[in-house]
Amino acid sequence: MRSANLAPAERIIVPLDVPTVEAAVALIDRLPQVTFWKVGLELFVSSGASVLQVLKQRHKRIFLDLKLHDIPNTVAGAAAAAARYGVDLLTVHATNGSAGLATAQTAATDAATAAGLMPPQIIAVTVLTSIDARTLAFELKVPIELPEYALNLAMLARDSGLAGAVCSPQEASQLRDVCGRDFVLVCPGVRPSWAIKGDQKRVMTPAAALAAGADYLVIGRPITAAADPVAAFERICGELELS
Ligand SMILES: O=C(O)c1cc(=O)[nH]c(=O)n1[C@@H]1O[C@H](COP(=O)(O)O)[C@@H](O)[C@H]1O
Repeated sequence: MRSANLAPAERIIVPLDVPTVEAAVALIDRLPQVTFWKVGLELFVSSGASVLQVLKQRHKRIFLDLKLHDIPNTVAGAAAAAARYGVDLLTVHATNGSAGLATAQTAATDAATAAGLMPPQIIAVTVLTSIDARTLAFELKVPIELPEYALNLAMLARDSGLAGAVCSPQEASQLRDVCGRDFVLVCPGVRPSWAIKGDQKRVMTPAAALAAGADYLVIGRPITAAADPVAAFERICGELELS
């Protein structure tokens, strides 16, 4: 999934962080300009896979954000099941370790191939964008600096055969330099200057995130919670086109 030739609008992934399929469909239909949607834990746990069919019927790209984290056998089974839905991107936690990461990729590729589908690109979540340096050090007791820890996790993902990583845009430039041009970097923690941060801690503006090396920006509430989501999406696209 090389992103070099994508228009700014195609680099924005909008999360369907809503409680029902009905709410998801309303959002999808309100924002026909959005080409790439994310289905995450809230919607998948509440409503299962039916929304994936809705997105396929509308020819949208799908990021299934399940953040799998378990023993290798369990992660591999879940990754295979996810691959059979024909999604484009799938998340696992980098902290699964190399055995879990490699097994997930192999299981997903085998399952998709057997079903005649394109395998998903599996990307590893490094350090959640809601975690700050203080939390990492004092609650999670990780004894190295946050950027170095995120980089190590991304390198683990790359060396385990994964396609890319999820990281804060604040780490994107370093990950891009070390992991190379073809390593897919998906960045949440993106906030236009006019939006509130909410629970996100390590943020950057959309233009700064792309300049830092992100391939895709996950932007939720600044669009979906805006009074006018269409205007908010177009405002962000406009800012990216000017940058
Ligand atoms: O994997 C993700 O997508 C993810 C990783 C991360 O570190 N931080 C993060 O916010 N996300 C997701 O990105 C989206 C961000 O949404 P907003 O904060 O509303 O823009 C949510 O759906 C999160 O689940």
